[in-house]
Amino acid sequence: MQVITSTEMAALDANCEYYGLARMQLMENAGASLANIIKQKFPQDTPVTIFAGRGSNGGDAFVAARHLAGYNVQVFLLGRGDEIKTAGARWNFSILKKAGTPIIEITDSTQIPEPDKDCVIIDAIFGTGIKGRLRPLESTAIDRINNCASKVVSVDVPSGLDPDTGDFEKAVRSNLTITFHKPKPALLRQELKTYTGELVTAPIGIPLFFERLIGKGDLERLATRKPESHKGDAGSMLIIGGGPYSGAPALCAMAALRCGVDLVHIAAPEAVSNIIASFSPNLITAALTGNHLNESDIPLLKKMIPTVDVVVIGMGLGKHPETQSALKEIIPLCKKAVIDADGLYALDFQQKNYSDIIITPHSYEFNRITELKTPENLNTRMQVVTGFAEASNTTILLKGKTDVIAKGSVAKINTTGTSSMTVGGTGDVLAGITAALFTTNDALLSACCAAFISGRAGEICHQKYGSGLTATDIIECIPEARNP
Ligand SMILES: NC(=O)C1=CN([C@@H]2O[C@H](COP(=O)(O)OP(=O)(O)OC[C@H]3O[C@@H](n4cnc5c(N)ncnc54)[C@H](O)[C@@H]3O)[C@@H](O)[C@H]2O)[C@@H](O)CC1
Ligand SMILES: [K+]
Repeated sequence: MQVITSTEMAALDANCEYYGLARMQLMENAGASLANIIKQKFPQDTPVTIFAGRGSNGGDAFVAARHLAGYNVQVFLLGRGDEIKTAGARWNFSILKKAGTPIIEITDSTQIPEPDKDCVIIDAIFGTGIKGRLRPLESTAIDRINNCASKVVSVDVPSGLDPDTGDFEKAVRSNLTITFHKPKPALLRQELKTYTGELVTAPIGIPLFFERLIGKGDLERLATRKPESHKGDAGSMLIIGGGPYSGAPALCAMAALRCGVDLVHIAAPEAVSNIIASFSPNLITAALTGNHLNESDIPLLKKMIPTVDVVVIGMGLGKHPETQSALKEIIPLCKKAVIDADGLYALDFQQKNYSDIIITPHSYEFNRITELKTPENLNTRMQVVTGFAEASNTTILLKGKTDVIAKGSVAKINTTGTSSMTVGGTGDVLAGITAALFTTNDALLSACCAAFISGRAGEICHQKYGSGLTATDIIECIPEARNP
């Protein structure tokens, strides 16, 4: 059975909102499911006592109270109504008040009642939003629930239990836990069965496709810059590129800087390094030898690679045999790398000593390096890409009208972007964004968010420039695209 962590659930929730499925709709579905299951299990003459916290877990129970028409429902809110934290819970609480549902707001542990032993208790104190040590009010409420003989139904998670790790200081012992969308990891732990009781998973109307679709919720998971940061804390990277082409590494570097990375070095053949430096004073270049990367550059690169978080390899390097053979030695030296364009042909997928690599091919490159064929059909394409990601132990960002991103058995898709982005240089921009994010985030999240940001920046530019947009315009729109 698949599980979903609280972080993944929070991201999915934000993505649902971004794609138009409002939190309020999800809460309504959660509360209605809860009420329906209670109706199936308990006759109408069973009194229902709700212990609600001030988050959305409580909000689910307020909705359920409304759907339990005909039942005698009593609500105990731990705290005051004006302290309710989330808009959905506040909204549904105010409806209950107007509907005349008996509600008692509890501000002191001594006011927590002894529940009637014949009632069913709905435990909605907290779900996935639990943090830190229990406060006295909530702690006493958990004791009170555990010390009475009533049947207990927990909303989403038995209150007190960390939904991911299963750790707890004190938790509600439930007869039935109704969890939403998918079970949270701790709920499947056999040793916690005395807390979860019977487990029912209730769908709340989230399309499974939304689990694959990258959105605002993924961006919210990205590491953020701390106020006390020092130079380099927000990431440093090295681009090994240029040779036949000089613009490509510069675009990659400028995109990374606009994405918030602290330091970008470019190691480029001597013939083009000055040209690259002349594009912007923000670029730090190191001159390699000759016209194209070759084996005599390896000693310098061996010194530079360990000093950065991520190395980007490929853009503008060309396919000279000397370059390709130098790359075969350089790539395994990188602890984290983004490989694009000409760098892709130096990869040996039989070799397992690459540590953390994101590759960013388009379908032609993917077909050539994998000797597979990229299927037209999205589902089959996802299967092919995940199959290869698993076998090669790499993270793949397959560029296209719909991007497919895969690591291990997980496949995600990105639908941002416009047809005007077929203009030259957009791939270099995407590689720069990917590397910048990868300096402080894991490979899958970086690749997913980079695809989203790059496509969204393209959409913003398209509104301004139509089909005349350029790769440099996209770079300028990165900050706006990062905050959809
Ligand atoms: N994420 C989603 O997509 C959905 C979530 N829903 C519900 O929303 C819940 C999550 O809601 P929230 O994020 O608002 O969080 P919760 O309602 O789980 O808990 C947050 C509340 O508990 C308090 N709290 C946290 N730790 C505490 C501690 N140690 N001692 C005392 N009080 C503490 C907080 O101050 C806050 O008032 C889920 O478990 C689920 O029941 C549903 O409405 C359906 C959709
Ligand atoms: K709960």
